[in-house]
Amino acid sequence: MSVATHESGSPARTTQPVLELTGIGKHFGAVQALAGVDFEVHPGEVVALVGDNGAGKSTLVKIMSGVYQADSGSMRVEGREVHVHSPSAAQSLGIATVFQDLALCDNLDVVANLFLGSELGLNAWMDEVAMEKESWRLLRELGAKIPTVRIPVASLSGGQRQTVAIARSLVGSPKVVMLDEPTAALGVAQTAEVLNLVERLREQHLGVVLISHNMADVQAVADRIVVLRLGRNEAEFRTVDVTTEQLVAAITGASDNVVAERNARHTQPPAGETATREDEA
Ligand SMILES: Nc1ncnc2c1ncn2[C@@H]1O[C@H](COP(=O)(O)OP(=O)(O)OP(=O)(O)O)[C@@H](O)[C@H]1O
Repeated sequence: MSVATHESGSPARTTQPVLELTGIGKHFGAVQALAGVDFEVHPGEVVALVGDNGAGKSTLVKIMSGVYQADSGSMRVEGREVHVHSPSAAQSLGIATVFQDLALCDNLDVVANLFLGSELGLNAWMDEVAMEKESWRLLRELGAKIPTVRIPVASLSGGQRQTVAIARSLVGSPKVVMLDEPTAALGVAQTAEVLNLVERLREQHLGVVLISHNMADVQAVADRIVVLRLGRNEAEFRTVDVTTEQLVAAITGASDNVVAERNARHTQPPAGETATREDEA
């Protein structure tokens, strides 16, 4: 299946990708989940990864985050080839992931959740103070609306919980943050808050990968949209260039593909000048 790149192409780039995957393949038994997939994200860029159920989005994200290893292909971080054997290897390379389940500990407060498994320093008293200060710094950077960092996360709203999970992903100062369906369970106002957070991440010059089924969210916040279908690159668009209809067509394979549709439109003769068999003869 060909890649239907919109005629405007990708935006002019002066940076090298912070994360780049080339020719990624992955199978589970007889199922070819990914075949020859290319993907890249640049610093200060939000790339949406979209596709129908089973398109391969989660598998690709899990490869980038070290949960799965690819069968083929290569991965580069800031131009250097890397092998990501585990989630902790991904983290130490600066690749952070916020999975859909958020993996928060409901009974612990915001500070404890932010630093779970990565407690600062050795002195216990200093640790608490330093961690609380760092918590506020991280939340402030995100423009987050959390009233106090000393309440159990169970008492926070869905949007605030997402905020805590995103703030936690920033603890190791990553270069790339991947967000798996961050607005899936949220209402309108909370979705808007989370989209604001995504913009904050871009302002901080991070590469952001956003997995979403929600085209409105994707079109509101992404710079570029990569469409996977049946485990392959189906299309890629600059968000400013694409309509919702074109996106949906690429996701479902309905247009097979947008470039073909466009070419057909452009090669059609003007109305009233329809070619006949006689004309052609
Ligand atoms: N652990 C696994 N074992 C076997 N097959 C798998 C596994 N994970 C994914 N697959 C298969 O790989 C293909 C891609 O699945 P994947 O979950 O990556 O798609 P997705 O785009 O994330 O879909 P969704 O939007 O439904 O989450 C599917 O055919 C799926 O059934």
